[in-house]
Amino acid sequence: MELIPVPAALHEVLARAPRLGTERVPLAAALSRVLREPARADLDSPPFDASAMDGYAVNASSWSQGDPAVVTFRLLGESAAGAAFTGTLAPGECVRIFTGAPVPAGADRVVKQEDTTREGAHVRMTNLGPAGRFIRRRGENRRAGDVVVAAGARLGPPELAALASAGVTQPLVTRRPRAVHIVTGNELVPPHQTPAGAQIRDSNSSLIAALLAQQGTDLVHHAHLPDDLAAAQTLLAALPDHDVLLISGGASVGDHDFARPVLTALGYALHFQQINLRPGKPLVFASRGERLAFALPGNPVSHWVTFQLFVAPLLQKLTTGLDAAPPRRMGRLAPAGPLPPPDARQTIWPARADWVDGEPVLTLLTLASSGDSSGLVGANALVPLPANGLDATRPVEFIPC
Ligand SMILES: Nc1nc2c(c(=O)[nH]1)N[C@H]1C(S)=C(S)[C@@H](COP(=O)(O)OP(=O)(O)OC[C@H]3O[C@@H](n4cnc5c(N)ncnc54)[C@H](O)[C@@H]3O)O[C@H]1N2
Ligand code: MOO
Repeated sequence: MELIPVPAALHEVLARAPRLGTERVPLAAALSRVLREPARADLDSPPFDASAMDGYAVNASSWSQGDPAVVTFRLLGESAAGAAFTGTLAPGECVRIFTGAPVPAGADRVVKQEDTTREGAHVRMTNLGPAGRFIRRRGENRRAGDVVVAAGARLGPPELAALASAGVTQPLVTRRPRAVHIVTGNELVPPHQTPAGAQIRDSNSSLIAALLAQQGTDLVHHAHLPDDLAAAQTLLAALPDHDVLLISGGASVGDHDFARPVLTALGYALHFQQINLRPGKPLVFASRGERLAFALPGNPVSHWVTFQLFVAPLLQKLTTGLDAAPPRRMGRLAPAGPLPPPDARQTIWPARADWVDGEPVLTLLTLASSGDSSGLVGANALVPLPANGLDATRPVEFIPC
């Protein structure tokens, strides 16, 4: 069977990703969601000329800058944040003002408290400064109607604060992708059970649930299927609505590997069945209309690698609409770190990236095989190995995970 190169396989996956629909959610539920319409300011920001300092708003229009050195103003009252002074200042008059409070009509600058001395109903000021000093002008941040967060932005804490300041309390965002996870294998028992005989614990279900959560995807259904085609078909035909179906294990060519037959029986078209990748060769990708399915190779390391290289970019595209291969960065190899044995397939190996002296240092994980279910501990990167081997003296490319 033809081994599809990794970039071509990823292209095939992303090309079939539909754009998910939208929903409105409260700000408190919008973290990490993708905004689907521009959010605009409904008011000027700041909405009025505001003081940038605690001090005095003054009308110093009868003096030019620096002349004279000390000036005394008549104190009329106070403007506090949330409680404006409503009168108008004539030349030689001032009001007490606090940071964020509206600058009263007639005031042409603010003099900060440190440059003033209160003398009963008057205030003596040194260092008046130029006209306009310490006044944040109405609309200087944003005008009403300006875009504060663009469509397509992923909403992090700064974006949520910007939406709040613009009064956008129910942003329109991409709905979360829905995934179903089916784990296969007669040998599997749940983690709380002690395996007997030929049994092993199911670790892939915990891995997939955590990876989906990290990707902002809802796991709407999870089931364990025995290696029995008829039973699998019955169960899969009655699944809740979903965008992505993930089948763990049974992706290879053994007599009990039924991921491909079951997908075909359910009306899925298979787009690729083996890729030029170690670990992760027997990755199956299929679609039925807008519903996409992967059968991920059962070996736990292959599981993690294929999820990072194919499922994660698909989930990103579903929410953002953007075709993005996992980003690549440069780092250096840890001195005398282990290297995997050579292989004819393109090897993309799990690694741990540590930040040392301002640059990432990569240690390739030592794995007895792709069946090592606890060998991934610490993995946060993938390192593609060049066909001619790694040169430990030169920077290497890696994919942060
Ligand atoms: N004749 C061939 N045999 C195999 C080939 C091949 O090309 N020709 N490819 C090998 C490669 S590479 C891989 S990877 C595996 C993938 O096989 P499957 O996807 O069919 O996976 P299983 O056979 O179901 O399981 C493989 C391995 O992983 C363990 N496993 C499965 N599920 C879980 C789980 N939920 N939690 C923990 N461990 C799990 C399972 O017990 C097996 O040891 O095929 C090779 N064979
Ligand atoms: O390619 Mo398999 O994924 O080596 O174990």
